[in-house]
Amino acid sequence: MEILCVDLHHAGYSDNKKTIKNIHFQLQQGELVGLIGPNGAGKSTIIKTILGLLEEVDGEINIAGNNRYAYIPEHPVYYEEFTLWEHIELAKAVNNIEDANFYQRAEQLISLFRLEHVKHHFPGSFSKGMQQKLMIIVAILIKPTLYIVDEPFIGLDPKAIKDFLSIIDEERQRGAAILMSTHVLDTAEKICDRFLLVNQGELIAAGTLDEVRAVSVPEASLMDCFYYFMENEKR
Ligand SMILES: Nc1ncnc2c1ncn2[C@@H]1O[C@H](COP(=O)(O)OP(=O)(O)OP(=O)(O)O)[C@@H](O)[C@H]1O
Repeated sequence: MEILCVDLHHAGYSDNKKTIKNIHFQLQQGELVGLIGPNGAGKSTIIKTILGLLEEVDGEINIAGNNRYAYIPEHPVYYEEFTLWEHIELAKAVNNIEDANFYQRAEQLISLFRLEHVKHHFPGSFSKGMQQKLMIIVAILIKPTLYIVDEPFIGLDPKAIKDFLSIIDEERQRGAAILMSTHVLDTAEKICDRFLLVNQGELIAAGTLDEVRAVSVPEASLMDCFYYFMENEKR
């Protein structure tokens, strides 16, 4: 089943500039797709467009099911005046979650990510990694159909990355689709089903690693395919 359909002719930050162009892709249930590209390529702009944050959009975005998606941003966003636990209560209220196990699941995730000691503290006093963990916990708790994850591998400690990846695996089995933007290509190569390579606002390649290799460097790593595209980019 298709979870996300992106059909964009163009989108941008002002009406005279098309920051991203001809972006067309779909995500199926259970798929993990890596959004890859150099700095300034347009990855965050694609994500912002999916999230409905850009005003200048020519095209359509469709999210299937109950339209419940979770965004895990690269730079944590939280309410200064709410504690970690209050963020969890807020997520439950805002998303009308009736699940009787909600708070039990919340406690388990807090314990998994080793945040018990700051459960009633304000996130402003957390490290960046701890704030990222809060974003992840809140996202997982709402059981979204679609995850949009912006650079999860910078800032989290190795155990948190491992735990995050195993939760992502469980979520895929539940049927969630995941779009993940990252520069950590060796990890992306291991975990993603498919890749979307963006450069200068356009999709320059899309598909499985083998499909990306077929239009770049046979048998190469994702990193080497990436270098190939950068060296052969339009100037
Ligand atoms: N708020 C903004 N207003 C105007 N232009 C912007 C804004 N944010 C980004 N841009 C421009 O849009 C283009 C794409 O940027 P974007 O942030 O999507 O890149 P990215 O692929 O996410 O890069 P990075 O890997 O560095 O995070 C860049 O040329 C950037 O200067």
